[in-house]
Amino acid sequence: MSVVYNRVALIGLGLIASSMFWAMKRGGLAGEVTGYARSAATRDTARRIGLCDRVCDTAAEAVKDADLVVLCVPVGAMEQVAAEIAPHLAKGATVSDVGSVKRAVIEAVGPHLPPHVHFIPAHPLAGTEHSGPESGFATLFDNRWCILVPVEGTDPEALDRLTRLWQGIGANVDTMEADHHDLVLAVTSHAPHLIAYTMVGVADDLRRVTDSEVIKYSAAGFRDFTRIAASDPTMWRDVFLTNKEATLEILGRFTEELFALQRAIRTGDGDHLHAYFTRTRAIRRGIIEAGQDTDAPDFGRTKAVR
Ligand SMILES: NC(=O)c1ccc[n+]([C@@H]2O[C@H](COP(=O)([O-])OP(=O)(O)OC[C@H]3O[C@@H](n4cnc5c(N)ncnc54)[C@H](O)[C@@H]3O)[C@@H](O)[C@H]2O)c1
Ligand SMILES: O=C(O)C(=O)C[C@]1(C(=O)O)C=C[C@@H](O)C=C1
Repeated sequence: MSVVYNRVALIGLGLIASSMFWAMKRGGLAGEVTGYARSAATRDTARRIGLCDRVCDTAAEAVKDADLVVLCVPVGAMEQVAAEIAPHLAKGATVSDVGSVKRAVIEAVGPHLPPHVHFIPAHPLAGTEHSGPESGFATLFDNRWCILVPVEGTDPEALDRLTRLWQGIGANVDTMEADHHDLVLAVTSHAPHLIAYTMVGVADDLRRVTDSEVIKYSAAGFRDFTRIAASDPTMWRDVFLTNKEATLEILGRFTEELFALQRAIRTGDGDHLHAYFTRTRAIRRGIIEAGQDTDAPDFGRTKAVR
């Protein structure tokens, strides 16, 4: 593979930035990669493990002369970072991000950017419950989707270049409109995370009653919930606060269905339960047939492979 960008700057050096770095190195996709994180401890760790060719002490220094800048911070920190880097961006540079919510990022970042840069928001649909600079690995994005969310007037050449980068990183690339992205992700990612957080919280509340047996005998279903519920609290706080409407809409529908299932259990309506579970089983089979079951059962994602 050949170099797609001569200079890439990664702002925020956690799971996603470090995985991008290792994947870009694996594919020879970037000349030099600079990195910046807010905390000195994270920058020290990055230097120690060779994460980035050059770790900078300021965001301004990291983005200087970069032809691609990727914001890899929690959604709630995007605006502050955009304001910090804006005066230092090179002419013709592309600014992108990896935030899990898109409309809020567009509104937070867009107004700060000068007209001489291309802004192309993005969201790789891959992650783990781990965070921080040491949690990344090169194969995280292999055969996963990366959604690009071009804003009005996006330069096709800049879009094509960013597409080539993500393809080189291993992802399948698609484009989507921001609000649509946020609704789809509320169904496939955001609401499921909230449900997992709640289920694990309920189990914890019952700990005394069950004498810690929920932990000791935790079956596969509950274990999956605990993995998801171990995800980074800052990242997920920001996701729910910034994708409020879509998440509330999906949770409203979820609650209605839950009440219907609750009623079926109470009234002994086995036909309702059976029909419901038959429908949902078909969805799972559809995902597997489409070749998208890259998660089953773990695929070594919890093991760092550099
Ligand atoms: N973890 C996932 O599963 C996943 C998947 C896809 C997208 N995302 C998105 O990617 C982004 C990063 O997530 P992550 O999992 O890599 O998080 P992370 O917690 O592993 O890393 C975030 C990094 O940003 C730094 N940071 C925080 N605030 C900052 C600031 N104001 N200035 C500079 N640095 C700052 C932190 O110190 C940390 O190094 C988030 O927006 C998240 O929504 C996460
Ligand atoms: O597998 C996981 O740990 C994830 O939660 C990854 C996951 C997801 O919901 O699929 C989480 C948030 C993202 O924005 C993208 C991917």
